[in-house]
Amino acid sequence: MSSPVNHAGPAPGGQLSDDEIIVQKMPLLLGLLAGAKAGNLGDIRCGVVSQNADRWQTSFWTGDELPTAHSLASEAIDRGEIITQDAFSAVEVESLGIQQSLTGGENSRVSSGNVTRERSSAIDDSVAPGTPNVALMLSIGNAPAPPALLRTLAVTLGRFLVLHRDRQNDTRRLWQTSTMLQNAAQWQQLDDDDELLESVAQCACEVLSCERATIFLWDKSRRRLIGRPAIGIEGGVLEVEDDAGIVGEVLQSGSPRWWSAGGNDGGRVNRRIDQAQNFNTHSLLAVPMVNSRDQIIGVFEAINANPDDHRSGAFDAPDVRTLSELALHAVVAIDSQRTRVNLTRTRDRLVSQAAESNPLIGNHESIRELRTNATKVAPTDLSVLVLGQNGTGKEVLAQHIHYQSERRNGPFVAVNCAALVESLLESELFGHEKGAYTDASSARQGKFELANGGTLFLDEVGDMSPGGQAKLLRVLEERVVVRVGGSQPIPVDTRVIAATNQPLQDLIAAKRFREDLFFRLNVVSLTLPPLSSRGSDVMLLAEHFLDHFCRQIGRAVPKFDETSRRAMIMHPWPGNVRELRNTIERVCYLTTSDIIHEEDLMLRPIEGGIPEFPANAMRHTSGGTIINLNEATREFQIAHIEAAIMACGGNMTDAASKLGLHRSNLYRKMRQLGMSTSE
Ligand SMILES: Nc1ncnc2c1ncn2[C@@H]1O[C@H](COP(=O)(O)OP(=O)(O)OP(=O)(O)O)[C@@H](O)[C@H]1O
Repeated sequence: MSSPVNHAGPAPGGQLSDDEIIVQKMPLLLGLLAGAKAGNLGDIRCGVVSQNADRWQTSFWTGDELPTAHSLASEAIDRGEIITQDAFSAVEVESLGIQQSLTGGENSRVSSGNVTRERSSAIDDSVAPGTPNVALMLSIGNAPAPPALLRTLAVTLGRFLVLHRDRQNDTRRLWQTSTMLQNAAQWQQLDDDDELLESVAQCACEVLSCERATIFLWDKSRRRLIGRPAIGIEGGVLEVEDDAGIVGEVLQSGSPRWWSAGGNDGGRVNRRIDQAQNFNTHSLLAVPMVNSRDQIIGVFEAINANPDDHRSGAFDAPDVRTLSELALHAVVAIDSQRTRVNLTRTRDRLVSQAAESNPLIGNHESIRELRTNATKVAPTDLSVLVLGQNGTGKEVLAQHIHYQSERRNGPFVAVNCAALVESLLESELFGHEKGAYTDASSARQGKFELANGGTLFLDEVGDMSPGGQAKLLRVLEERVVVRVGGSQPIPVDTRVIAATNQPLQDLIAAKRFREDLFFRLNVVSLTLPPLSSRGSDVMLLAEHFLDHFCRQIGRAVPKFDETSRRAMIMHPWPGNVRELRNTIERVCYLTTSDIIHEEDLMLRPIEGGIPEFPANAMRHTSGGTIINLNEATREFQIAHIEAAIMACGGNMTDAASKLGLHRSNLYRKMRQLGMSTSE
């Protein structure tokens, strides 16, 4: 019959060993015995011997030690009865209390949860490694002690040991559980596979006090188990067949298995792995890893129980319970890490798609400069004011900034301030509480809250009411919103990019726009030039929209002929890029030919005929400030040459002749102006 399971482990708070308990309690018991006999200890000879990992040792002795004590103890334990020899009677130290502790206590507590509770029956003592055997021998007055007295003493000592071991187990269990929980909380933060599995394995080594631990995840289709961390394995991948060795047994049976050296079942251990790792496995414990759908996803293996912390020098039943619990935590961490990684990938894909779906197209110097400035301003949280006529792409630029910033994974929310009356605008931006209005039947978040962690694009900010302006200023300064009808400040982390096509300075002078709000919004200002001043960008955008709409409706992409190119280059585009987009959309739907002619564009006639040079070129300014005459002349020349080249369908000889230049002089002029001549 086996002795109680004892699990010392790296004792949290320094605990006594069984031997120390025996040495502490035996004099007390013998004193009581001597008192009961009204005699002295002189005629009492008593000893306690124990067997640990096949070695017998004397734990306690009083009087002359019996030379055959170890063999007597061995016989008493093997036969499970009192043995008498050379004036001594000997019995195994085990009691009803000890047995209850072993079966009722340990096995039923081996694991928790539906899956493993059912499997705990698989932990049978025949497989369990040996636990220390303890025997008591007693001689009184040079004669074997009476059986009843011997038994009483053995049971009492047994109870002391059980109490001590239970307390020790409880303390250790508490420490193990809190260590596992602390680790499991950190696993939720880890996104790297290897880092997670390494941390889980390290935790197993810590709570079980063993040398190594490996998580074998099951590649069902290839019928392989992939072990990680693969310490010492060349190439860093440890792969075994899914039915090989003890790990394979666990996978196939769905039950824990343990093993220690010394038996005749050494073949169960895969020595090839030991050889590859230059390692020697002397004890091993493996438990199944079962997910919430009751599917086995792998095997968790712990190797080489630390003999200083494991009384038997091998893993025991509480270790099975501990590793099974750790396996549950590990499965949850692995599952949630996989879900997180998948979600992150999906989110990144969607964000990239969103960023690519509305690109800021343009090669004109002004657009390139805007792109550079947007890249500089994107990583900061500075407020940006985007200026430009209607349809020039202010929202596109705001999105471009958002998708280049750290907030790219957060929302981009756009509000057109001109489209809403004052009362609605406030509710739209800041939200409202239930009952704030007659028809406010429930509370509602405003755009500031919805854009939390992202960017709020306030279009037509110049049209905001004075009340709205005051509230907006407060939110920008205090970073909290108060819903209409509410009093609770709600913190928001929202970047604001505002836009307007109105001259805000004039509105300030007319007291229609708050100056303090202007300064708050205008930390950085970016100006989009009218489309008519962007030279060949007109065609770049036209080709982009043509391609886009043709794809959308599934028709072959037609080509612009020279007349349509010229018309588009010369058109003043008062509605800017939006007008161009609408024009091309209409062409895609209404024409069927492979070639698009000028009349297909159905452009509105330009008052006063086709201008000699792009409209608004003289107004083209950098960042809203008037540039000097030389620079303005240079910009005009560039735009004019680009327009001529585009109008001639790229034919440089024609363009030069239209411009009154020789072809080679045109090239020279372009180089002087810093224009590309490569095409
Ligand atoms: N540089 C660009 N590249 C690609 N598309 C653009 C560009 N600029 C504008 N667009 C397109 O033109 C249309 C109008 O752009 P957007 O709404 O950004 O202009 P806006 O200046 O904000 O207009 P409004 O002042 O009227 O609100 C949109 O369909 C947008 O996709």
